Amino acid sequence: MQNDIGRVLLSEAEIVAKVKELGDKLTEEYRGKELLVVGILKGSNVFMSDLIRQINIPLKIDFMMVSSYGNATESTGVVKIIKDIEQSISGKHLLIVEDIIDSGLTLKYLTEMLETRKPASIKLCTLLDKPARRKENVDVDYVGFEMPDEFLVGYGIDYAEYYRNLPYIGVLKPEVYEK
Ligand SMILES: O=P(O)(O)OC[C@H]1O[C@H](OP(=O)(O)OP(=O)(O)O)[C@H](O)[C@@H]1O
Ligand code: HPA
Repeated sequence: MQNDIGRVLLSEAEIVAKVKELGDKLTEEYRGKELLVVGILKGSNVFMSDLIRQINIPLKIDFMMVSSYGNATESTGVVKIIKDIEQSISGKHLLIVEDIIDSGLTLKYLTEMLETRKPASIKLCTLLDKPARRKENVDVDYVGFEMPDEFLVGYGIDYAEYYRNLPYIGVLKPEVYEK
């Protein structure tokens, strides 16, 4: 697995420091509010579990599972909801946690859908953002790192479902896609 990585873009230490910084900001933002942190599976799983342990106030968590990439490196543009939130979000402050925002199609679709359920607020937090790839405009409130237009893997982010367990973010060697 490590041999498939062409370059490391973010080291494990850089990610740990950024997650702590984001957690500190979120602690202040949501102090005294009823916070529901919603992870978008599967990619956000690793980031979300580290992030919530850096948010030092009472909170609840839930998950949604959506898919728009399948095994491809380009979004299919069709967002499928595979698992929904299991509780009412009415009156709650929602923090949606993503591993990566690319075209913006996933979050645009999700936020519009969740707004109809009347939460008190919806904010977005992503570890990685690729603004150069945006097709839909989405307001992202908390961004860990802005990244170049390259296909990234690691720290929850996959290629064909592999590489999610790498502790850093990297790009694959070109020959991996040709396999
Ligand atoms: O901004 P977009 O172009 O919509 O891309 C972002 C989405 O793509 C990835 O999910 P994916 O559909 O690959 O599923 P996964 O989380 O299970 O890997 C990622 O976790 C985001 O949810
Ligand atoms: O760069 C990426 N890598 C993996 N999955 C993704 N989904 C959106 N962008 C990416």
